[in-house]
Amino acid sequence: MRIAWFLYCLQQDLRLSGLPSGQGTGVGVETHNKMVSADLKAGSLSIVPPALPGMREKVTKYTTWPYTCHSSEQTVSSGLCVRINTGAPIPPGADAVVQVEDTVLVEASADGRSEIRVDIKQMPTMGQDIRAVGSDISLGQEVLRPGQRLGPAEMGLLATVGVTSVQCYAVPVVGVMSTGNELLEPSAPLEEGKIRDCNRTTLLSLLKEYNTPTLDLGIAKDSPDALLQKFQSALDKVDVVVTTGGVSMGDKDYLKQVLQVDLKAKIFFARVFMKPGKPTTFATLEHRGRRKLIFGLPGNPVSAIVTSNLYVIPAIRKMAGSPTPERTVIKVKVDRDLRLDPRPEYMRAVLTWPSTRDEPAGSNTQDAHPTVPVAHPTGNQISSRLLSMSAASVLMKLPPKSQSLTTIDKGSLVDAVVIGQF
Ligand SMILES: Nc1nc2c(c(=O)[nH]1)N[C@H]1C(S)=C(S)[C@@H](COP(=O)(O)OP(=O)(O)OC[C@H]3O[C@@H](n4cnc5c(N)ncnc54)[C@H](O)[C@@H]3O)O[C@H]1N2
Ligand code: MOO
Repeated sequence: MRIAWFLYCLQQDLRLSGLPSGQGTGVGVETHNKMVSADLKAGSLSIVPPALPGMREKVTKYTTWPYTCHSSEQTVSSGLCVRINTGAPIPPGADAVVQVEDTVLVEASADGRSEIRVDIKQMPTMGQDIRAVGSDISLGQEVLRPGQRLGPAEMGLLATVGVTSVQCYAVPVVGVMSTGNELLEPSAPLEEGKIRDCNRTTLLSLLKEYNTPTLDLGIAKDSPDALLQKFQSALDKVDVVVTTGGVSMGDKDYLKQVLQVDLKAKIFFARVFMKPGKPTTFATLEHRGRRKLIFGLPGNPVSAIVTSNLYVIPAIRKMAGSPTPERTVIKVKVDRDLRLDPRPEYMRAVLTWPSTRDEPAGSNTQDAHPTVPVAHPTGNQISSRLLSMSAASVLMKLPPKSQSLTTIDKGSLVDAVVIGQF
């Protein structure tokens, strides 16, 4: 499904009964009349004072001295003012709003419940604190573009213009499967030669962060039959399958065989020049007339989460209609000398921002980029060590080692893919 139409605001009246509304609790006054201006300069215009008991909701009219208060409602004219609340329609005739704290009570009724005269401390300007109809959304203005993500502000805009249903792209359903005879459920006691499956938990959590509907496909044993059976039971229910493990060179790595031979999938790539993530595999297959995407990710926990961030999440964003599915890349400054790997490396790092207090203006700093975030690698970067992903908010993109480049020097700027919150 696609957003097939532009959504335009068709109503002129987007605020209370189509009247301009006041900004700030105050009084509506007329300022274009010469007499009022003169009176204002003399500091004797009567207006509404702040916080009289029982007055908050009441709309009353006042005159400038020596006029007396009008008890009946009428158009605001020279020398009159009316108490209004923030957002209330501007009374007919009024052309400025004065905040109550900019007024002084001069005279009140004997019981103290009615204001009779107030002074305005400062001459108001024409249109002061009045928001005209259309100042938030003008007639015919586009409030939502096709492909725009429906975040909190966009949902609020739709509510503002009274739209409660829009056509959207369908978000793909993603099935997550672990593979390996050595894997135990996270709740199981450890056994010799076994480890607990953490990849499913990690990837299901990651997908949840991106509001993706998921299906937990469990653990498949290292056998072609077990793998095939898992796929067959999943393909009716999901648009994308993400597996981890069984894609490298081991004698029990059956995933590619099952994909190609049994499921007639087309494998687009099965090795990538990167660290971690070398055996990453991507394939598509037709199932009951629908195209399914298969990501066969490496089993090492860090490799699985890094490749999910770099391949799976952008693919899902693209399928969900994002016009900018790619990950955000920023510049970061490395906090130490970094030795390069023969493969391009995605190094996990935590960011900090240099405080301007550390470097007062005019200090004799050597730093050419004092405001760029500093990246601190998360310790040992072996691909089994999930702790190196914990708290990491970026993946630094380091180039492969070459004859001319073997290290990145401390203080250098490198690109970093944003994967988490700061
Ligand atoms: N001869 C070669 N061997 C390997 C190569 C290679 O190019 N030639 N590549 C290495 C690289 S790089 C990686 S990464 C791994 C990936 O191998 P697989 O994707 O086949 O993954 P497995 O062998 O099944 O598992 C690797 C490792 O991760 C553990 N694992 C697997 N699944 C989970 C899980 N769900 N939760 C926690 N841990 C898991 C598994 O026990 C292994 O220790 O291959 C290298 N070998
Ligand atoms: O590429 Mo593997 O993912 O180094 O660990």
